[in-house]
Amino acid sequence: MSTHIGAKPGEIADRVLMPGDPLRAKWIAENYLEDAKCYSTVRNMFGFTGTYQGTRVSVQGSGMGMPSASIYAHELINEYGVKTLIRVGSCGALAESLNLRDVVAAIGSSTDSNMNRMRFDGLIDYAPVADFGLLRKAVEVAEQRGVTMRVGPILAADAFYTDRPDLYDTLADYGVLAVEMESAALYTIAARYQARALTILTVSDHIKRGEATTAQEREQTFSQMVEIALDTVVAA
Ligand SMILES: O=P(O)(O)O[C@H]1O[C@H](CO)[C@@H](O)[C@H]1O
Ligand SMILES: O=c1cc[nH]c(=O)[nH]1
Repeated sequence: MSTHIGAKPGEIADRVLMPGDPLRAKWIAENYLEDAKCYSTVRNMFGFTGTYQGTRVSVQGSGMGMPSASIYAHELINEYGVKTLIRVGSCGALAESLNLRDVVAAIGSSTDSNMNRMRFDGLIDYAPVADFGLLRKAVEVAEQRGVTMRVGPILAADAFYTDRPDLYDTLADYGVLAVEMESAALYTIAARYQARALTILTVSDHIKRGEATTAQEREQTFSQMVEIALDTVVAA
């Protein structure tokens, strides 16, 4: 058992899907994994291991925000030997061209978090990026499935409710597609400990248009993203 994950050694697969929402983890395990077994209920941040197309896969909730997601990514990699992590999250669209339920893969993640400034003594603006092999595979899988998946940079924000919507407009001018709250930390921790990471998102909100999906939809209906992530993680 690690501090925040109640699994015994060997109970977590070396490839993991990471939704922020622990109930999305449960939904994925119940709907996509065979012989899924819950290995952790610590803090109700559920984790499950089962098989997908014959390959062992785990699904671990990571909570909201980079401090929480960092704990799970760190423990999965360093205490359970996880090598491949694909975040499956929701996001707010910044790009006008995106619509609710569109799927986005994050090639890189800008952030307003202070975590990496602390890591690099404020001297380097580190650029957290996706693993190229995972991203390439996800693009292939999306094409095979006939899903239009936008690939581009995103923002990992500390705050869900921002006081600076003007900055979102500026980021959109620079090609940033969407905002979520974990990817920069996930990419950084994976790089630091020689693991591979990718973030795939579904647009749950459109920031400019004020459109939003429901909590139930965020938990249970983002199947295209989950299927792309599962096909990618087993091929990795
Ligand atoms: O749907 P999840 O994976 O939790 O991701 C997004 O949703 C949460 C905010 O509602 C944040 O965690 C954000 O990154
Ligand atoms: O971080 C997030 C996630 C979903 N929707 C948003 O607007 N922001």
